[in-house]
Amino acid sequence: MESKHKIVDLTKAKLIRADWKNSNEKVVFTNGCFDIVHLGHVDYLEQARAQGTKMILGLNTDSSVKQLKGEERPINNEYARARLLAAFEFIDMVILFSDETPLNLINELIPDVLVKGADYTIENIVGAKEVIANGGEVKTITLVEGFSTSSIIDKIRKVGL
Ligand SMILES: Nc1ncnc2c1ncn2[C@@H]1O[C@H](COP(=O)(O)OP(=O)(O)OP(=O)(O)O)[C@@H](O)[C@H]1O
Ligand SMILES: O=P(O)(O)O[C@@H]1O[C@H]([C@H](O)CO)[C@@H](O)[C@H](O)[C@@H]1O
Repeated sequence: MESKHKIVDLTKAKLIRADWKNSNEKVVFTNGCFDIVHLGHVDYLEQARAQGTKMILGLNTDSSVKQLKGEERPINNEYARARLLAAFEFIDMVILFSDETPLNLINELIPDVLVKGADYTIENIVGAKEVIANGGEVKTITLVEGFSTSSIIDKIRKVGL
């Protein structure tokens, strides 16, 4: 499927989620800012997708990223970030959310598996309680050391590009 068609609004996302439920898909959900995508993101997203049969990516809007990462961010706007992530064949759906956290989105979509990188603990993953209460699982993926969007930005600043 062309990447742009994987970027959906909540109404469409709920219809697709219901369809996946009827066809017994195991739906993984993960979320993030994914401003400058790097090896750590790819490694973690591939492993997250392997926890189920479909994967939904909740992507912070530009305004949400600004709240979380500061006024200078994101470097890449939300449409560019969404298209890039949707281009990964192992991502089945991308949905933008403007809240500070994906809690409302997770409550609407109730995934079977909620995944974050191991920079989070199960206790501090937003939506963990709700997913577990609905019989789902919450997992963290080991980080690839030395990779972060912030460190990439710092490197670029250091070399003065
Ligand atoms: N090095 C890494 N290895 C594996 N997963 C990662 C790594 N860095 C971030 N992640 C995961 O990717 C998701 C998106 O994180 P995010 O977009 O904040 O990446 P980041 O590189 O940490 O960005 P920033 O430096 O701006 O905070 C999160 O679930 C996070 O756990
Ligand atoms: O890319 P990030 O900063 O890892 O993504 C954030 O993750 C937060 C996390 O899910 C909290 O448990 C989330 O609240 C925030 O909206 C970003 O997606």
